[in-house]
Amino acid sequence: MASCAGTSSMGECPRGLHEECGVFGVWAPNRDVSRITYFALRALQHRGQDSAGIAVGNGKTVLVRKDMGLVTEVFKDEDLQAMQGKVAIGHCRYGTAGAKGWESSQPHLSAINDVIIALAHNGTLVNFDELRRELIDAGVPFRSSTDSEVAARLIGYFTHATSHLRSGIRKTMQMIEGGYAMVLIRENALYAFRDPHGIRPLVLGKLDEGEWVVASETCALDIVGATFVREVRPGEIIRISDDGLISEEGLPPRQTAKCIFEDVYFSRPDSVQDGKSFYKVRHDMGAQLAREAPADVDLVISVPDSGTPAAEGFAAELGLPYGTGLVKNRYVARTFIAPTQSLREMGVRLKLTPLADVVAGKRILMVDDSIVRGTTSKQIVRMMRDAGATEVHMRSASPEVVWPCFYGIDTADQNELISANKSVEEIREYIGADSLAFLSVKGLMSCVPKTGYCRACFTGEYPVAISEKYWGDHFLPGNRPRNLYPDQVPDVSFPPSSQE
Ligand SMILES: O=P(O)(O)OC[C@H]1O[C@H](OP(=O)(O)OP(=O)(O)O)[C@H](O)[C@@H]1O
Ligand SMILES: NC(=O)CC[C@H](N)C(=O)O
Ligand code: SF4
Ligand SMILES: [Mg+2]
Repeated sequence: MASCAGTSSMGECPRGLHEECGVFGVWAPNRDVSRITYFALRALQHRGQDSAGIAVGNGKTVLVRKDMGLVTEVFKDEDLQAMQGKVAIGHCRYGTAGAKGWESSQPHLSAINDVIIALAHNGTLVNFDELRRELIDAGVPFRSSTDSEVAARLIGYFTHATSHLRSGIRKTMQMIEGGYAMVLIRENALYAFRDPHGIRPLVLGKLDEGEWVVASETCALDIVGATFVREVRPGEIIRISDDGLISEEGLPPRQTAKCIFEDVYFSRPDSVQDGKSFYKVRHDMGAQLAREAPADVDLVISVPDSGTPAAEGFAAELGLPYGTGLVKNRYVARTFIAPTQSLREMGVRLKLTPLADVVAGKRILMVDDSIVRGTTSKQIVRMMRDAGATEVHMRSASPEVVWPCFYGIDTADQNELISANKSVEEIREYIGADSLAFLSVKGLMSCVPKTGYCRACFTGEYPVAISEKYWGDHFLPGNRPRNLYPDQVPDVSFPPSSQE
């Protein structure tokens, strides 16, 4: 479940919040769909670095290539050359459910008689264990232990039963719960669908000759020369084929609950949601934080790169000098994985180095996007002091992360979240800062576009109910999640009532 799948072989999580996955799909019969997908995946690479994969539909069948590693490591020119077709999907993974290996990489294939489908998923399904067991009892084989393969197999199972792929998708949506943005192809058509709360992002775009693309973020549209059309709506199923684009309701939309951590950290700053770039959102968060927790310092610096827009906003709001005080080694992966605390600390030092020329003799204030375990903050505060800073103040441009995520983000369990275990003053002492402050939830909400959000990691209010059996594993004793809509738990008894 929300345990740290990315480190399963090593036993411990690295720093706090980690990426999700990136998904992309294209329907463009007269273009090089595999190369378009390749470029889009490179734009989405920040969302997952465990594995990458592309599936292409060539009118007759579906071909897939996937492997562990970055997009550039998995695909050589000749691989793309060999994958010609009219429709394609791609995926880059940071695992949240199931093991880390090749079998878990996406897209996942599923055969329905002689029709092959390939599915790519961003998100986590909270009830996949039960569904997987039911499918296994029904004789359905599995290659991996991931939630995403359960969705692929369910769609195969129900499509077989109903003879219609869209009915198969709809039936599957009725059974799965959690966060999902999914793209799927068969040999001649592209499908895209999204969970009814819209927890995970998915946007629709158009190429200049009217062909269609879908992607996790608008930065992938920009890179392939597509223009943004609209979001895939919560609960919607889109089908794109020679017959054009067909939209239908897979499930009635529920209360919109977009992941607010896309705004805080996950999405690229140049991506846009609800008309506002994530750069601007983060800049505003920094300015709001400056109003809530100002400080008298000589220099504001960011914890690069994800803290940069907020640090700029913080400095601008108070009219303080802003500079580069930490240099980031860009060849250290975003998700540094290490088995012990001392190796994690070494990982931070490998990634971030202080600029003594800039910070020595100054009162420094550092802005990061978030503090999760506190590993990064503790290290960089010490680095600043060693580099000669006379005062070191720390600010988090997001509220305190107190609750684990179950919908597609790889958070630590609650006992590993520093804010679940210590007061702000205790954290300040632990990281060794002269002052520490977090943006308030209210302040955060004033910076993001006006829509519905999931913000469970800050508030413990979960839009998709978390069943009781997970509590013991993931919450501190005495803590329980507040399920916002407890009546929305689906019946996963299997097979479902109708076989229409
Ligand atoms: O309190 P912690 O547990 O250290 O977690 C918080 C840090 O984790 C993330 O950075 P990360 O180094 O993962 O990636 P980034 O380089 O993209 O910021 C985030 O931007 C914070 O810097
Ligand atoms: N980060 C994600 O969105 C992961 C997708 C899926 N749960 C997997 O582990 O493969
Ligand atoms: S719990 Fe936090 S990280 Fe998870 S979906 Fe909700 S807002 Fe996003
Ligand atoms: Mg960081």
